[in-house]
Amino acid sequence: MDDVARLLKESWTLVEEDRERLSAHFYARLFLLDPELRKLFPVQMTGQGDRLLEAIITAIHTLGDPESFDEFLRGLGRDHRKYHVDPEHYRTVGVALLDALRSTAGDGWNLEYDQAWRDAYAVIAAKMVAGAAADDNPPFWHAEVLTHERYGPDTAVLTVRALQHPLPWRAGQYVSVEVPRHLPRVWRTYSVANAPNDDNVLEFHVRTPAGAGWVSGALVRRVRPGELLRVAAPMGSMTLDRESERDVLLVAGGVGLAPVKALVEELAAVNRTRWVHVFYGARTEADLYGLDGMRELVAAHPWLSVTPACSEDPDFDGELGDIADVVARYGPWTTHDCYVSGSARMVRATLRVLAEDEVPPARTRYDTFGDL
Ligand SMILES: NC(=O)C1=CN([C@@H]2O[C@H](COP(=O)(O)OP(=O)(O)OC[C@H]3O[C@@H](n4cnc5c(N)ncnc54)[C@H](O)[C@@H]3O)[C@@H](O)[C@H]2O)C=CC1
Repeated sequence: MDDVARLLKESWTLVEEDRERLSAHFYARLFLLDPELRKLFPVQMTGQGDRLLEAIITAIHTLGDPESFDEFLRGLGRDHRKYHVDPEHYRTVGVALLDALRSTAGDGWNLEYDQAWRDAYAVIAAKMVAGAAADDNPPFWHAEVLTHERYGPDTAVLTVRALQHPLPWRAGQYVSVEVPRHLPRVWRTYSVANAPNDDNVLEFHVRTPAGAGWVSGALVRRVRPGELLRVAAPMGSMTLDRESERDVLLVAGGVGLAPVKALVEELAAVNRTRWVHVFYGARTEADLYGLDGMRELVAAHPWLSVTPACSEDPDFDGELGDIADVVARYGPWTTHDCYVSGSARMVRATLRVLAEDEVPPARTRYDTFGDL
């Protein structure tokens, strides 16, 4: 797969500046090939192109790591059951994708690239179909909103109860969420902010400024207790290595706290011997919406510490600066299992710090949401 990976990355550079044209071409071709497919997508396609491209980029980036590549695509296949996608649709998507790549890349495209994308797409589709076929769960769960708390104008913490069946997620994973009442057929992913529990209750942390993020906007500003959401299959590999005896570093930026909190909750059930250090960054003190909750966990668990930091609040009585720099100041983290969650820039910066500390990549877990 090494050669294919090189060809994919090389050919991707021909189109990456032109993503809008690529996705416009892709969807135009897709709906021409099979007009019935249009019904599976939201009425308003704004933002939909980014979703497709993010998944492609993530797949390309994980090619060199067969285990993550496999897990990512099987998860994506399970997740796509919510769209009622069947194996035949994958063939049509492959044709539209190749066609869009060829016409967007223009003269730089060649037969080698074409073959590499065909081969890679065949593997991607086969893994997604296999992931979907192996899943006995429903394509999605209906989930009732139980609580909804606002933290300032942009942030909300909500809990929902998955109805029908148990929803089998692992701490650190994320799920797609739809708000059918306000935005039918538009799905966005959110990390689950609590560990699995017998009540089938999931917690989400959502932040979006006014006017941005449709699903997030609805989740922060419109959704009320009693409303029904839909939640699809859990995905992601930022899960706890329970076999490991190493100490743990968890780094969260903003609502990236969600999976970190879930991991701490899971550790609370099993851990006795590992020191666990949480670094939790936000722009201002007011943005540290989850700090009180984390301090409660610290009070209950002697192995846990939390270091909050603010990057744009000189008056904050604690660590100042970007969370990655704060983590660097407390290092080295060479002997730890490390988990990183936040914006792509924050994750990139933190991964650089850990690389400088020579933390082996296999001991660093994070989820690539596309643009790392
Ligand atoms: N599993 C995951 O990785 C999850 C990721 N997220 C992502 O986390 C982000 C959170 O956004 P907000 O709450 O608005 O927080 P934010 O984007 O305001 O982040 C604030 C924190 O990130 C740090 N940061 C920002 N840019 C940085 C840089 N270039 N270098 C180093 N540190 C940097 C700041 O120092 C601060 O600690 C969103 O992009 C969301 O998609 C959210 C949940 C889960």
